[in-house]
Amino acid sequence: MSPPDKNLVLSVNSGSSSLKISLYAVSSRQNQYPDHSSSEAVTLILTSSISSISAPPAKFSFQPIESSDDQRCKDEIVNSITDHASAFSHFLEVLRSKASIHGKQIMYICHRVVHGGDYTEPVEITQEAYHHIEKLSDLAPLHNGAALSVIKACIDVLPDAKSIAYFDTAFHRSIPIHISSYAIDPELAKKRGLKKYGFHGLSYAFILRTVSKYLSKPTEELNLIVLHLGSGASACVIKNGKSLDTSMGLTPLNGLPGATRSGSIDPSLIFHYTNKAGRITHDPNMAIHIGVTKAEDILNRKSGWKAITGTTDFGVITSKADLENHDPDVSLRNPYRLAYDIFLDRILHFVGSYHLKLGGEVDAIVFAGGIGEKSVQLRSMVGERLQCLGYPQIDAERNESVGKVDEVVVEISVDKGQTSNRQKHILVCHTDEQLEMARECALDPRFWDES
Ligand SMILES: Nc1ncnc2c1ncn2[C@@H]1O[C@H](COP(=O)(O)OP(=O)(O)O)[C@@H](O)[C@H]1O
Ligand SMILES: CC(=O)OP(=O)(O)O
Ligand SMILES: [Mg+2]
Repeated sequence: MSPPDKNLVLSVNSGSSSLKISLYAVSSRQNQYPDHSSSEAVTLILTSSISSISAPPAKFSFQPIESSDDQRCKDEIVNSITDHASAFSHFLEVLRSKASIHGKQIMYICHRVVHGGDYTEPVEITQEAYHHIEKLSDLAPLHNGAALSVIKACIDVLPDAKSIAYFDTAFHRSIPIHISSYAIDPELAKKRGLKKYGFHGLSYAFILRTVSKYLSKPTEELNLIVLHLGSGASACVIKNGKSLDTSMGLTPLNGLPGATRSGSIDPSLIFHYTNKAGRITHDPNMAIHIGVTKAEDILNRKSGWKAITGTTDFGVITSKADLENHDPDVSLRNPYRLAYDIFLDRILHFVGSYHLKLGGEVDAIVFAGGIGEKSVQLRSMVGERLQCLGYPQIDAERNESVGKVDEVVVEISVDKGQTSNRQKHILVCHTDEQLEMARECALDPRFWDES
């Protein structure tokens, strides 16, 4: 039997609560499309996701594009999944047994690595790159370690495939120094790399490219305010196709609150919360050694929606928030409503500020991420508040239709009729970090030397 064609790219996205995996066949390479314009560089073969990793039981889904029903599964509870490494190993087992994909067919494995520090280009995993990512784990305690545990598994179990790291931070390298700098001793900041890095960059890159196509406007002319609202949530303002500012900072803790994260707080708060704030704690469940302080552990893992309501699921929070009740004291009695109102308030904080940073010259506000793509109510309530800034109303029917139609971008605002070059739109974009990485990989000349 002749060896199978080696033209597959596996994309792995280690999020804080989930592992999302897609497998692609490379259909065109950089040397065939040197202008990077090909949108069909890869063809999707299957997707898989494991959600609720941080709030067990984890749920496993597996969806080959061309398959019979007995190969697919959706939200199957798998008790043996307790972290990203066991989630990936479960995926590989199912890949072998149900999709008859041979490991030797996989050429590259693209890994989403949240913190890249001063690495601004994708890198093939070598010992040096691995240690660079490992050293940054303390600055992304819910992410880098999880991604490394999957990278380790790939090196052990899929030795014929090369692993490449794609960094969330890379998209934000354009943020001007006065925005990325904190008002602290500049020498010390430089020496220790203490600055705003920003995250969710692969998602923002995908959204920028996709919205540019949707609005038929070149990326270099696009001004967007993007809300990536998932277990980790951030906002980003994109000016002329480049990140100008974003709400996360040195670590993914800053800015909007999330499933288990506090978001921005007064930095002094933690010393009033506990007198053990500076003590180092070790997470025995992590595959690699990560030492974070008690303060970071509390603010990253024991805060956010989980601390206020007991659940990390914003869908549950929304359904129990009693949103029809307009009594101003309702959040005093209902923790779900308190969580919901905190989120709405912090989102408005960033949208207002970013609108001003763009001088009102905004092409679109874009909702994305698990919450942004699924919460009809949150989009509608943010939309109502946007009207005072000249944004069009949200069309209730369009807003409801998101997720029911098979579109990557859905316009949820009412048509105003084109009156200027910069017509404001309100959009929902089904973001896809896995596709962003696979496409970049297929179009990268460094990885496809034909000689
Ligand atoms: N119907 C829903 N309404 C609002 N939020 C939802 C709904 N379903 C899921 N979510 C939220 O989406 C989150 C997952 O977002 P996602 O972006 O996929 O996660 P991650 O940050 O791990 O990549 C869940 O934690 C949950 O809070
Ligand atoms: C950066 C970050 O918080 O990512 P995620 O939302 O995927 O956990
Ligand atoms: Mg995510």
